[in-house]
Amino acid sequence: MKIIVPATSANLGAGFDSIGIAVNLYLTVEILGISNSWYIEHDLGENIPTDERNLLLTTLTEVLSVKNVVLSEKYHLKMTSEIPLARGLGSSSSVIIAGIELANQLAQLNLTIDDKLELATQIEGHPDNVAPALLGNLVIATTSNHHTDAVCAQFPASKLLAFVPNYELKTMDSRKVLPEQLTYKEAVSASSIANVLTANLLTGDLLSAGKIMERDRFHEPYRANLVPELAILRKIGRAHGAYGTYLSGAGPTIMMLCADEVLSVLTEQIHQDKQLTGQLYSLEIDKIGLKTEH
Ligand SMILES: Nc1ncnc2c1ncn2[C@@H]1O[C@H](COP(=O)(O)OP(=O)(O)OP(=O)(O)O)[C@@H](O)[C@H]1O
Ligand SMILES: N[C@@H](CCO)C(=O)O
Repeated sequence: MKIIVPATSANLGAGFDSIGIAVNLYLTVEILGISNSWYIEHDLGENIPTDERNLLLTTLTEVLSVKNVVLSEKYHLKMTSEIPLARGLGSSSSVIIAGIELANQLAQLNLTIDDKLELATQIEGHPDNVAPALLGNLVIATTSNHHTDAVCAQFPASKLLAFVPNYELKTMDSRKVLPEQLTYKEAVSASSIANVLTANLLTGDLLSAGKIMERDRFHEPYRANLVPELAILRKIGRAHGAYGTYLSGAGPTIMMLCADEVLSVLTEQIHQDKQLTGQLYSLEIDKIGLKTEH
């Protein structure tokens, strides 16, 4: 059995902690067989555990404990991932979704999509990465009182350019620079920007969505110093016809949305800029989300 989960890009500027998209880089977890102890074969580096300490298995354990189930066997697994770690492309959420599905399959829990979403949001803390990783496409979601409401919709036709800087930024560290509070006036203004962004996305108006996503007041102004590449890429995007540019998740990846016609000029401009060191990915929206193959 194989579990396949897409990467995700959260926030889209003003949609902080509630809007995300699934993109076509994948985490794959394969069950190779029963084993004396849990073992995850992978080549993701020394910092990623191969035993029960791995996020995949801590998630599995948490789900089994919530459901009051004990597995009689342990397994040898193989994990491969195209998703850069701690870069703002939802690597941790992809593992959480895979861990929930692994528990679901191994313990035959018959979890519904809603069950998986509740569990994932409880584990991750916010729904903007886990919801699109599970459902695919564009998801707008909110969690309160242990319940998540999620709306899945078609993302407007667009090319995506993800610039992934050569350094990690842990979500935990990137959240430390955010303010404890906003004034009532600031909160109303920031949320009205997010509302218009959502309306533009749902009506397929990427030209307007791209402009307003750059006016976020919730997180990008505070994180801009951590990721100097955001200002550089936004300038390139504006000069060469991108719809909009935003900090993907907690960063440091920067996502640019653009039409097919300007993709090559934007790619060329980014490659030519000596201040930018990192990888550039040309991505598509994943429309499916979590997949399980038997
Ligand atoms: N395949 C994996 N197996 C086990 N743990 C992983 C795996 N991928 C990511 N992680 C864990 O998740 C951490 C990264 O999570 P973090 O939330 O900081 O970034 P992200 O999920 O890549 O980005 P963002 O949440 O901003 O989109 C890694 O340092 C590692 O501990
Ligand atoms: N919305 C989250 C995504 C990263 O987990 C953040 O920006 O901190």
